Amino acid sequence: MSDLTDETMSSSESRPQGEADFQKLAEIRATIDRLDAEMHGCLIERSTAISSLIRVKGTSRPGAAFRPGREAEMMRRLVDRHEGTLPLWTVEHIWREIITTFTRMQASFDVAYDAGVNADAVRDVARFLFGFTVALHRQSDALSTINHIKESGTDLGVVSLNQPASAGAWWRALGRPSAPRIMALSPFIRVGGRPADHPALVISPELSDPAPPDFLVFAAATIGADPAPVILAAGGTVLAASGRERLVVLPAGAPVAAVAARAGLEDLARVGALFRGIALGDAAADPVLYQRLDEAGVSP
Ligand SMILES: O=C(O)C(=O)C[C@]1(C(=O)O)C=C[C@@H](O)C=C1
Repeated sequence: MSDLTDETMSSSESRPQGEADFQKLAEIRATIDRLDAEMHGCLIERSTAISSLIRVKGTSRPGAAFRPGREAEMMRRLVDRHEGTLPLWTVEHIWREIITTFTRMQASFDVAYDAGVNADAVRDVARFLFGFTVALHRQSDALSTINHIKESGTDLGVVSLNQPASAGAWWRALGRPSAPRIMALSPFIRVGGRPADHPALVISPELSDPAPPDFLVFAAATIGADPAPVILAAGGTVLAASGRERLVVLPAGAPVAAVAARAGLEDLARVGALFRGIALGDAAADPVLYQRLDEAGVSP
């Protein structure tokens, strides 16, 4: 056993450690322990702040604590301040876990996910965004996921943007009075090599979010020609299509009725809202939905 270990050890590992090395190692570990204690202390302090926030925010309805606008702003600041060799997505995931935990401390919820296609990838997205303590409910497709959210009245859902033709215009089930809505796009940060990069939408019961969104999302039906060029010219994009049906994103504040008339769209129904994500480096990303930043200071 010891022979094997000797053979597989690298030269630096096999180098006999002198008193100075032990000393240095002990100092580095003391630094790590200090930093861990500081981080833990900060989390405890953060939970005290959340207890005060609950009193001020008065969040009593389950699932009502989400503020996707605030989360988008926090993610932007996280990208801005990041540097060094620590992968950006590790920091993002740690923060997602923190934010979810603190959201659930305010008002409890579970997460349903659409396992119709790419089940493992969509589950990964759910775990990346909401962590490992939240209960996940596997659903057979997008519509069942939406139905689960509606029936629970509290739960969130993750639905893949890569749907088979058989899924049809699943988004028509959103946005009716008391029906769930689109609240976020995943991944929020597009960067090459990241985990949980399957394109998906986060769906939730109606939220109270005072922050004005960057985009409004509509279900719409085409009357004639392809509406995409007019939608693009208006600063929007088409997220999904099925027959005549489209899932359309328009900038908040766009003259919706006029754009719809020019694009040849009818039966418009608002089905959600989105905040603009961030794309880094040469990661492929829709330039409407993602703001491209250079990677200065960011080492994914
Ligand atoms: O800022 C809030 O309103 C919060 O509820 C706090 C918090 C957080 O933990 O930072 C939690 C949930 C929201 O989605 C956004 C942020």
